[in-house]
Amino acid sequence: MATPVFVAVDTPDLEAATSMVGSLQMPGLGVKLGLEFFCAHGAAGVRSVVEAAGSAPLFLDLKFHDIPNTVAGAVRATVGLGAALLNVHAGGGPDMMRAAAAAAAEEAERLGVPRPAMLAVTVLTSLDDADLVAVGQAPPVREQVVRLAKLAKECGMDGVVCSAAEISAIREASACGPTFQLVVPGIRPAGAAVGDQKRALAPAGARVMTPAQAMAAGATSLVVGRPITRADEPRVAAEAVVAEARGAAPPA
Ligand SMILES: O=C(O)c1cc(=O)[nH]c(=O)n1[C@@H]1O[C@H](COP(=O)(O)O)[C@@H](O)[C@H]1O
Repeated sequence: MATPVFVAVDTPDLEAATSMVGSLQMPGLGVKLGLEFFCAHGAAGVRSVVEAAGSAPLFLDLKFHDIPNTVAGAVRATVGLGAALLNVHAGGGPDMMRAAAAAAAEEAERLGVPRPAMLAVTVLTSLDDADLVAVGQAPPVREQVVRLAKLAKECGMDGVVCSAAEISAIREASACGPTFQLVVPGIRPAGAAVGDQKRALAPAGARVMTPAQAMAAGATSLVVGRPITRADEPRVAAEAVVAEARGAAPPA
């Protein structure tokens, strides 16, 4: 069964990261490490967090985006870190995604470890229609996300990272299928600060939603950072998010 919530541990502080994940061990909660942590502590830091996290699954969010050969090499170099999920940018194109998927499968087999699920980041949740136009892409965000999700599926990706606003459109696109993983950041429990996620503004609806709304729409897993890590009591906040996500998940 998929992990319903990944807590985004975005910090350059190794001690803070290991102590946070150590104190947040609970069923239903995985750990996400991203660029801020990885640039500060690299593979050794990831191993320390994995050890502190006990049996919690790891989403290693390094969002690779480069030529196919380089991304394949980066994927091969990370498979041994034991992440359950790895991601690349869908915008890197079909050959890049195919190379990433092949590299993950080959390296996992070579090492005799489980293959990480490969995700493609579609349109970052910090962007809206006006931002797409600014970088020369056609709005609306929703159509661009569905286009990239279909492409990711064709290229052997196991799922995508998207905002809650696009979940139903991807689920309705039969090309992706019901088991295609939709991993959804931009999640805010009712009343939490939105920060740099786009509350947005696309006519189709907000790119920020609550855990219950996103799971009810058909998310596989949620990514939640600051509403947990910056809460007065992170464990209490995490328990509430996991309970809300589990309570709202549509029947499997
Ligand atoms: O790939 C991601 O995890 C990601 C993709 C995206 O489009 N938007 C997004 O916010 N994220 C990550 O999800 C986390 C969200 O953190 P909070 O905004 O603090 O909940 C951060 O670690 C982001 O790097």
